[in-house]
Amino acid sequence: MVAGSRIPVIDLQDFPAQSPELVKACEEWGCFRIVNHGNILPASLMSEMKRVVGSLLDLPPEIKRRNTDVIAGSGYMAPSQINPLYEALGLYDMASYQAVDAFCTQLNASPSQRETIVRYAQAVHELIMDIGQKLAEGLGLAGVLFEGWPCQFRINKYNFTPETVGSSGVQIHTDSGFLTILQDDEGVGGLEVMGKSGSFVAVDPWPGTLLLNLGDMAAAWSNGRLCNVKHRVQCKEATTRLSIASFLLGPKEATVEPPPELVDSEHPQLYVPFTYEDYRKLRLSTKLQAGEALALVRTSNS
Ligand SMILES: O=C(O)CCC(=O)C(=O)O
Ligand SMILES: [Fe+2]
Repeated sequence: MVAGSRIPVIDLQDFPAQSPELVKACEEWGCFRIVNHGNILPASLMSEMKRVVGSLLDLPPEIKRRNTDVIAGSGYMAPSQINPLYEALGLYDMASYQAVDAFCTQLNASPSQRETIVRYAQAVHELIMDIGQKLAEGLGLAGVLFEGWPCQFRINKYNFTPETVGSSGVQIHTDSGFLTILQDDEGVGGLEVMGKSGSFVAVDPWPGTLLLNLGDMAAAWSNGRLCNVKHRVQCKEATTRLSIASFLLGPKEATVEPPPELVDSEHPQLYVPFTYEDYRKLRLSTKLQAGEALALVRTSNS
């Protein structure tokens, strides 16, 4: 199946039949849409969450600033010189009830907002684990591989106006983690992903579906087999744009290493073992945001 743009579309209710398509999408694009995920994350919860996210990001700056970092870059990000139209709130470890609860308290969430956030965090976490598992199975790997990997959660707002049409919303980057579930704005476009040819492809809004991105950890963990997709957000319309991103990062303390099945004499190990935390620090200190930092952790035989 192919969407309006050329992003692959994966039907979650059609497994294992869709397994080869899933692997192909991850190898060729590092990006795909999923449909039919309603048994885990229904469209009604997605729209409820979208409303909550809108009100949280409308809070006064002094309240948003209470959403402090747990790991570098996990809390409130105010508009900056690099991304002046963009701001975000976030939390580290969305599988932890305490972390979700602390986030809600920082932002004075009402009981009903809190209930929505808790339900959304649980559902999206279950979904990201399910998709990770399906991908591992598609690659012929057995066993639970992503259990206990922390997830980061971020809600994004783009303050687009008539004057900003044509300018950048978020600079080109890859996600640093393994797998991202993005609930992109259901009406306002602007997200673009880089295809294999190196040109950007617009990701058109498609309400009720989700976009999946693979990040730098997926490229390293798969020994270079899976693609860490470069993407950016451009201002196309003079309207506020909201999106909700959930990132499955990497192993908590262990180093990232490819499963033995993905390494052989034809595919020598490309990256030295490193922890997600060290890699995140490397990206921040070098300001290499679009996957280039992977070149700094390559083995000498690659
Ligand atoms: O807002 C979007 O559509 C993309 C956001 C994104 O790329 C991110 O949060 O890493
Ligand atoms: Fe991203």
